[in-house]
Amino acid sequence: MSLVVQDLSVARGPRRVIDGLTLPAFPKGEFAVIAGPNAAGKSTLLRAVAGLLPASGRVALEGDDLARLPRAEQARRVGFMPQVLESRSALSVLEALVVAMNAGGGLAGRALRGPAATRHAVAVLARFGLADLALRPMAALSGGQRQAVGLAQAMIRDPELLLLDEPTSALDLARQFHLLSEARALAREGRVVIAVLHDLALAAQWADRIVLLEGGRLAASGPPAEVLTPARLAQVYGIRARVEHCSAGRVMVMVDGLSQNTETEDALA
Ligand SMILES: Nc1ncnc2c1ncn2[C@@H]1O[C@H](COP(=O)(O)OP(=O)(O)OP(=O)(O)O)[C@@H](O)[C@H]1O
Repeated sequence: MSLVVQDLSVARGPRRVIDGLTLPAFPKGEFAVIAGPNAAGKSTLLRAVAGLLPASGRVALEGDDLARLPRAEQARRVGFMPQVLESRSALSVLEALVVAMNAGGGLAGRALRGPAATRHAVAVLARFGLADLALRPMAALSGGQRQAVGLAQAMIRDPELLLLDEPTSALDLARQFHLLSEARALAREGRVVIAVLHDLALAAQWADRIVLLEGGRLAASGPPAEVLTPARLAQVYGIRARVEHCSAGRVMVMVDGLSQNTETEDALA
């Protein structure tokens, strides 16, 4: 069983940003990355799958049409980590996690209060190596700390589907590694985990599958070594790239220049 996205169309303002998009099913256990140029529709796709934007078409999890589920069940089954995680909240990290848990219907559909709620929130923070932030006010966190806490917030209700919008953009190298290894581990535990990533090196290192979007359409979907080819990167991003094949089917992407501006670059060289 899996996540199915069929014939999805999403408008932003007057314009259809995604138009009849069908993706190969995302099986449980898989960590998928959505990549593509700026404005390709990656965040729009993720938000529509999360039920945060009106969309037509079908998004089904384990055969259940998400749009038809009661709001609380949808919130329980789908975790979403937004791209921008500003917070002026005076709540502590721990309190914010408990609020996030119960606002979405609690754990397994049951609100947790008092020590049980605290215990669960502390356990989730500890899992992500964030226990030392528990009593800090949300407003006093650094950008990277806020992003790391964002994953804990998205996971607090133990969702089956976890959607992460650029989850590593504010993280240092060690925390990028930590977050992406956690994302993959969370998938392996039996969830579908999908992250939007710009960094193709990270995508190539961590993703089981890359879904490449271009102009709201599917440009390619498959294992990194199949999707990230020099020809496709030139077509989708307009770059000249080398793709080195490493051990265990992994690839490394190195950008040498812009394929559309070759003459200018050569002149500058
Ligand atoms: N709130 C909005 N109102 C109108 N148009 C929007 C809105 N948000 C996004 N768009 C448009 O929808 C298109 C897709 O945007 P989206 O944010 O999904 O792209 P993206 O692939 O996530 O981009 P990026 O990599 O730059 O974050 C863009 O053309 C963008 O201008």
